[in-house]
Amino acid sequence: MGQEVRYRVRGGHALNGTAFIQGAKNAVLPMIGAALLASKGRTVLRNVPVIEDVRRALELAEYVGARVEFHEAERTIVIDATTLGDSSRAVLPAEIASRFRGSVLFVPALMHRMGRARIEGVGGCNLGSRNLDFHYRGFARLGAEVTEDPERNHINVKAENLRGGRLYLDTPSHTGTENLIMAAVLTPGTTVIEHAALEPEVLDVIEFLGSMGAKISGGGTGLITVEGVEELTAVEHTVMSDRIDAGVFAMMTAATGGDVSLVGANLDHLGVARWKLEQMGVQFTQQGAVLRVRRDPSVPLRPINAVTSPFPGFATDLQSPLMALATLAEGESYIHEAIYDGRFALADELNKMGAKIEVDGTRAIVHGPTALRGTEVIAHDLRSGAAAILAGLVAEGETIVAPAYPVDRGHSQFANRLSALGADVVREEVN
Ligand SMILES: CC(=O)N[C@H]1[C@@H](OP(=O)(O)OP(=O)(O)OC[C@H]2O[C@@H](n3ccc(=O)[nH]c3=O)[C@H](O)[C@@H]2O)O[C@H](CO)[C@@H](O)[C@@H]1O
Ligand SMILES: C=C(OP(=O)(O)O)C(=O)O
Repeated sequence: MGQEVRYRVRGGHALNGTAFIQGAKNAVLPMIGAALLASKGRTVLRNVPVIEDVRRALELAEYVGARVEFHEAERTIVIDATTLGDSSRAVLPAEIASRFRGSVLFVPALMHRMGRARIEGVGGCNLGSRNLDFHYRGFARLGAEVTEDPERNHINVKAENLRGGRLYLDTPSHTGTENLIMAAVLTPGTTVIEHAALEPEVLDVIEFLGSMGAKISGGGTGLITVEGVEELTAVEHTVMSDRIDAGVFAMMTAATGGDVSLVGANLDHLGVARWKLEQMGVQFTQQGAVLRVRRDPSVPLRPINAVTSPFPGFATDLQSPLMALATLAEGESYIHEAIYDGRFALADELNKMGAKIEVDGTRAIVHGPTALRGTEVIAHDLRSGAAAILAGLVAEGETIVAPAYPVDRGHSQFANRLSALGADVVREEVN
């Protein structure tokens, strides 16, 4: 038997104090991919979250030929991509790439710097079907030859004679938008992307690419225009703060009836989640770069209806913690997961803790309030793991959330940051 790493939570402590919100996972991953486009200089990324997905991304960057340093204490990455070019290394190997979703964001750099890319696997949370057809179709419309090797389950992209084109997305895919922008920045001519994603991370990536020398306009409008340039130069950039990490800490504060200042959090980035949480009884006050979150423990949480949708809609990545929070609300909450067809694995775990959640396809009804009881629960994916920890913070007794890896993929120093707020959470190895 190998070692298992897990979170152990003892409930009953209100969160109070100051929490430091990490840099955004979903911004830094495309930026690591984008840094590989630079044929000159060394990229410096600051405010990098110390999470497993970043470690995997850096392993992948090294695998394809970049020199990387992760100064974890300084939360800073230095990437030298001047060494890229050996086309025999233009591979995203399954053993690294299938461990995180962001691996797909390396394809444009491989296309431009090595002329080809072989994708042996793309990972990420298991949330039902997660297609990549918009990415591959877009690369093909820019002139790449995209072929499938069905026996091995590989995708091969050959990128000769690329030229700008008109692209559209059936739905505003987050990484799809980033990937097509990155494919277009070094492609001769003009590329237009219709129905592009509006997520704040996409805008941060556009800002980063712009400072590298890319010509991109229309970020945040849904219609993005890219004028291809000949080369990009490495720059220094500070990664925006992680709105999902902020949302999770806000909901944990609400669940425990606490009062926490979230350093670096931006209320505007919560989109509709802000209004839903306010309707439930959560109070927010933005004080410059600090977001204060409070919930009066003497007033019961109110139930809520929420439908997940692209930004500024209710973020699907906050749906699991919302479900956990809704178990505490007085009455029936309704949640429709409209982005993914398999993102309700948490419901069974919460039901093991005494919750009453009925799931019908992509719709769930949460019958609250529940006095949750601690038990052993499975972290099926990153946010359901975080949500199970949230439930553990208010449950009677001890909650074990395992495995820890899905949570560690996306939340930095989770146990330490929660303990600093008064929670009893440890990340431990057991045989
Ligand atoms: C690394 C990263 O940034 N991950 C985020 C990103 O994932 P990701 O970029 O993978 O999510 P998308 O926005 O692409 O996916 C949304 C939906 O569109 C579908 N789709 C997407 C692309 C495609 O080519 N074809 C297709 O059908 C997917 O199956 C899914 O149902 O946005 C999601 C939605 O906000 C978040 O949950 C993830 O945290
Ligand atoms: C779904 C998520 O991530 P990924 O796309 O990296 O799997 C997430 O961050 O909740």
